[in-house]
Amino acid sequence: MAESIRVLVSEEKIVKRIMELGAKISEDYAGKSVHLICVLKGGAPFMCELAKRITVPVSMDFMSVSSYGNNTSSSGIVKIAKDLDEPLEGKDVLIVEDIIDSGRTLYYLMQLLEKRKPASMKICTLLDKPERRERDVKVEYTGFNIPDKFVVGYGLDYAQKYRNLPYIGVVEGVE
Ligand SMILES: O=P(O)(O)OC[C@H]1O[C@H](OP(=O)(O)OP(=O)(O)O)[C@H](O)[C@@H]1O
Ligand code: HPA
Ligand SMILES: [Mg+2]
Repeated sequence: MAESIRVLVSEEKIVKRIMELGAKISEDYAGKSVHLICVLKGGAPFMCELAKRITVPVSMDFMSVSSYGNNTSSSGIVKIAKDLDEPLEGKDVLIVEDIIDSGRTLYYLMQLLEKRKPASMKICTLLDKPERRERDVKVEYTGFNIPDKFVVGYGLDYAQKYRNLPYIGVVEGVE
C-alpha cells in the first residue's frame, strides 16, 4: 500500500490551541520572563508559533537530541547532537517539544538540565501519547492528547519527511 496521510488535528485547531497555551503561559509567568528551550528538530515549528503568542519577555535557546533516527520507535539511546548556548542558572525554563511518546527523551533531558540549576523548569508539548509512556515525566502544558498512532506534521517527521505539514496527520500504508 502506498504511503498516505490522514488528517488527525487540523491547522485551524492547532493554531487556536497554541493561542490558548500562549495566553495561559503568559498568565502563569506574569511579572517574569520565560526562557524557551526548543528540542530540535521536531520542536521548532511549534516553538516559533507559541513564542508569538506569549506576552511576557521571551528568550530562546535550542538543543538537539535524537533517539528515533529514521525509525518509528525509540532506540532508547538519547544522543546530544547540539547543546544549549546559554547557561540555565536562575532562569525560568520552559522546554518546548512537539511530542511526548515513551517519555525517554524528556526524562533524560530533565535530569541533565536540572543539574544546571534553573529557577524553575517546566514542559510544554504540542502532542502527548499517554498510552505509550515508559518514563514518568510531569507535563505542565499539553496541546492535544492523541492515540497511539505514528503521526507527522508540524515538526514531526517520518524518515525526515512531512515536518512542514501545517496539520498533524497519521501515516498510513507503512509497517
Ligand atoms: O518520548 P519519546 O519516545 O522520547 O519521543 C519523543 C521525541 O522523539 C522525537 O524526536 P526525534 O528523536 O525523532 O528527533 P527529531 O525531533 O529531530 O525528529 C520527538 O521530536 C521527541 O523529541
Ligand atoms: O508519532 C511520532 N511521529 C514522529 N516522530 C515521533 N517521535 C516520537 N513519536 C513520534
Ligand atoms: Mg523524529
